Amino acid sequence: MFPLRIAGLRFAPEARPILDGLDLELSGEGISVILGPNGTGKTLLLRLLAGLLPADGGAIDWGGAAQPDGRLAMVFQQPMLLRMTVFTNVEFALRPQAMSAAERRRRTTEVLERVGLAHRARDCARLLSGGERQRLALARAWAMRPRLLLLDEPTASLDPSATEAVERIIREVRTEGAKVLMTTHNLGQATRLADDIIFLADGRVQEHAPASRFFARPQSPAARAFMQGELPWRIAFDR
Ligand SMILES: Nc1ncnc2c1ncn2[C@@H]1O[C@H](COP(=O)(O)OP(=O)(O)OP(=O)(O)O)[C@@H](O)[C@H]1O
Repeated sequence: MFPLRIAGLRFAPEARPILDGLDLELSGEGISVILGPNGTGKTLLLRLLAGLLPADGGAIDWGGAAQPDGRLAMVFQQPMLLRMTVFTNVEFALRPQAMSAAERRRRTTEVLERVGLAHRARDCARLLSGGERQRLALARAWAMRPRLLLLDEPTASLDPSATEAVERIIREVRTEGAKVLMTTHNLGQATRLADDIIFLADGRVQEHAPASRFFARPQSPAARAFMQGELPWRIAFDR
């Protein structure tokens, strides 16, 4: 599945390119954080990798294979939960896996404990708070032992303590051997979590660098402008 090589990726609905010649290479380790202005296609990139949308051009090579080997999970900004119990939300997601019912129950109990939701296992998932819903969505993805975990703004609209809980889970997933590729608008979070930063603007990766180097001094003019709070993209939008 790794290295993941993306070459010349294009997504251009109605001939209006959003991603246009995007190149990126990712190793199978660590947490990579995608930063960039609103509407540049960060979520789109995750959805294209997850196979939820077809690209209009370019190639994605999964360590020599045309498709990921199946061990890929994605957690959305607004997690979609089943109208069932917290426990069943996780257990149900494991049904396609080659696991006995007893193993599924064991794994479900384990991940719910690890995200601090074991005491809510019998509650309906719809009764959970925003932070709890996000932790449940992460537990569901984690239970599948993904090799690649895609996270779209996993803590948008969460308070600091819920954010901290989600960040702790993300680190644990990484420690267990999953590659994490995530988007965020929270620069503090990117500083805390990222091993490397992918800066996306104008349809392409403008910069891909170790997080320490990126935050010390971004090299690309676009990333420098973004980090200094300049908004050239908005000016273009207003015209
Ligand atoms: N399936 C689709 N078909 C057509 N256009 C789409 C599709 N999905 C997203 N877009 C458009 O692509 C652009 C980029 O959207 P995307 O959600 O990826 O941006 P983003 O960088 O994640 O933004 P934000 O930071 O605001 O979340 C938007 O203009 C959006 O309307």
